[in-house]
Amino acid sequence: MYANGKVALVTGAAQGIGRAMVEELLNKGAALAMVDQNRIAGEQCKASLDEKFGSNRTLFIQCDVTDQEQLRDAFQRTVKHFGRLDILVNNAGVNNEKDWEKTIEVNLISVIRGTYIGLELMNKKNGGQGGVIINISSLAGLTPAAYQPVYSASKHGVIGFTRSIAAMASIGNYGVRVNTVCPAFVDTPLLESIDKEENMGEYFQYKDNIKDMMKLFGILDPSLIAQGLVRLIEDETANGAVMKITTSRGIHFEEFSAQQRTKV
Ligand SMILES: NC(=O)C1=CN([C@@H]2O[C@H](COP(=O)(O)OP(=O)(O)OC[C@H]3O[C@@H](n4cnc5c(N)ncnc54)[C@H](O)[C@@H]3O)[C@@H](O)[C@H]2O)C=CC1
Ligand SMILES: CC/C=C\C[C@H](O)/C=C/C=C\C=C\C=C\C(=O)[C@@H](O)C/C=C\CCC(=O)O
Repeated sequence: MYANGKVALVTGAAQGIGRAMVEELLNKGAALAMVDQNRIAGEQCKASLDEKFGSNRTLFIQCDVTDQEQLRDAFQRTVKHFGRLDILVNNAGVNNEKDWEKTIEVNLISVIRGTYIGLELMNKKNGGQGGVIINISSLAGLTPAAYQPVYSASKHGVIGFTRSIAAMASIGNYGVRVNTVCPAFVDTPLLESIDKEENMGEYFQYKDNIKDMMKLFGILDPSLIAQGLVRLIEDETANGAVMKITTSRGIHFEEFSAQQRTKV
């Protein structure tokens, strides 16, 4: 699928990786619903993008993705405004080991719910036109993260769910591909949470250990994650793919043995 002329919905679009994805998709000719709980940042982001791309290419929708009604309403407003939905990026995420239930709600439950709503709209078996869904995980979804155990659990869950629903989409001929992206550390405001006890809780004492990891592994530019997103959108063979993005190896993929691949 080429993004040109298509309609995308991106959650967590007001800043960071989500904003980079929005800009890349606009560059590729898509129209987008920018979904975020932060109204001020969202409206500032839209105003800035309107100057470059025009005001009719984006729609900002304030929405807390953990609120089922708000999330469903965001999808419905998107289809009402643009007439269709082709690309969904479940990107919104938080790092909070103190309110760890919130981390599970935002990073995993809302990704699952968003995927299911997206499938309701895009699944060819439901009269949809097909499409592609990308769920944002993390390298912490593939490796243990001693200082972020619940964040890591949420991101492991995103990978397991995404690979599983991708297999179902293939078996069921949904016409929808579902993939996940696992970046290492990326230069966004999320990194500021490392320095906050209200985010790190009992792991706050290890904040310098995480910073040492960042020095060792480097920090990625959000634009590279956006490039990985477009690659998954355009590669019609990509379904159930686990894309990894690191400073050492750039964009590459997790390899799974035959036993680890779903037999469909
Ligand atoms: N920054 C990093 O090092 C990495 C980030 N990621 C993942 O990438 C995704 C984006 O993260 P960043 O751009 O770095 O974070 P960020 O904090 O810069 O941006 C996240 C955006 O999501 C929004 N958001 C948070 N909770 C929300 C909710 N309940 N409802 C609606 N919007 C909500 C925020 O308002 C914000 O605009 C997250 O899923 C994160 O876990 C993955 C690997 C590395
Ligand atoms: C506040 C920051 C919160 C989350 C940021 C992010 O989601 C968490 C990342 C956690 C761990 C990152 C580890 C990064 C490791 C590396 O980049 C390299 O050691 C590569 C390691 C494994 C990749 C193997 C491969 O490239 O196939």
